[in-house]
Amino acid sequence: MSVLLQPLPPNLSLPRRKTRAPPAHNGITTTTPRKSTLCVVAAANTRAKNEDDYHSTLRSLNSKGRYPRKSLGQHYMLNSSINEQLVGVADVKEGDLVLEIGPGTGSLTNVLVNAGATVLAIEKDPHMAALVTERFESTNRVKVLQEDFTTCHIHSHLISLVGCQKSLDGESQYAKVVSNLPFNITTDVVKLLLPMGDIFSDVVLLLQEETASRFVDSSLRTSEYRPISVFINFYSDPEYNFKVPRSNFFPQPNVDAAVVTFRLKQTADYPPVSSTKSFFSMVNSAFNGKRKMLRRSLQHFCTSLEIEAALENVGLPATSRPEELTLDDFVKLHNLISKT
Ligand SMILES: C[S@@+](CC[C@H](N)C(=O)[O-])C[C@H]1O[C@@H](n2cnc3c(N)ncnc32)[C@H](O)[C@@H]1O
Repeated sequence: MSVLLQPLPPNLSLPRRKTRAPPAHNGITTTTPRKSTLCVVAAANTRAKNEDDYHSTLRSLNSKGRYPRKSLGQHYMLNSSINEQLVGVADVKEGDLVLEIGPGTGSLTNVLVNAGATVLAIEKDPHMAALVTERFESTNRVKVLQEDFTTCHIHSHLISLVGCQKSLDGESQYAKVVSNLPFNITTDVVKLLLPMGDIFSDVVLLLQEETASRFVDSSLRTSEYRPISVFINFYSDPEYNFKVPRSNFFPQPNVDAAVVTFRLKQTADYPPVSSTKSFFSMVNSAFNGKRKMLRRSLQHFCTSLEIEAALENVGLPATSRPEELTLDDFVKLHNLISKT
């Protein structure tokens, strides 16, 4: 599927005060009247590790007259070896069904298809959805949906994908998620996907590095320990895989990225709570006043005396604060409090 391109001219620069796009250089137009053109020119000066991908990305965008949109977190991967590592971490094999959120130009999609996967790609930007549909129109292994992942009906989409029903009904075959995410929807995506352990076995995401470290590090008594840390460990076993320097993206973001794998637990393996809804409601309330003691922040669940007694039962001091409780402590505390 890769396109062979002419080398990019070394002397690319943005003419000042241009109001119209100048003629294309080797098929790659490098300026437009719009502000976002600056990103394209900046990228032209970036030394990408893999020049073929770099040219291919520029040409794909250029062919549709499209330039990266910040509001959609459009930072495209230039380095195919990173895509290959991402697919390697997810252990994608022939016959796997993979959900990709935000395929963009389809560079990661291509590596997934080459690994033998059938890909359901959900892309919000209609222009990029059209581009990636066109790129893979000769294969029936890629289905592209132009939708916002955070509001779409992912389960019914998976079921309707040809061959997917068989996989989902199978004894041991689960789908996987492999995606270079737009950073601005990371938390929404994690909250939607992690409780889907009966559909997905692994969720492998390229995230902002700082977020990746926070998601994986659940050390107690740190400012990084939050309700999302409890949520992630409730539904999955997270693992930090590798860091991806910002220079690998076009346009270059202000931060580095990293790959994280969430191995999803199945429902039967969730910590034993009577109701996940009331459990997370308690965890959120506990962190609402982070410096507050639990005997105060959980007062609308029961009296402070009952909370102190429950904490003692769990083996914790009456003065405990939320950042001092492990997932297991929260589960025990919830089960005691919900009985009072
Ligand atoms: C970081 S880029 C990654 C593109 C491509 N996968 C790559 O690796 O180069 C994120 C992609 O997600 C798309 N996107 C942004 N918000 C989205 C949403 N809510 N649902 C689906 N796609 C979204 C963007 O249009 C963009 O193509």
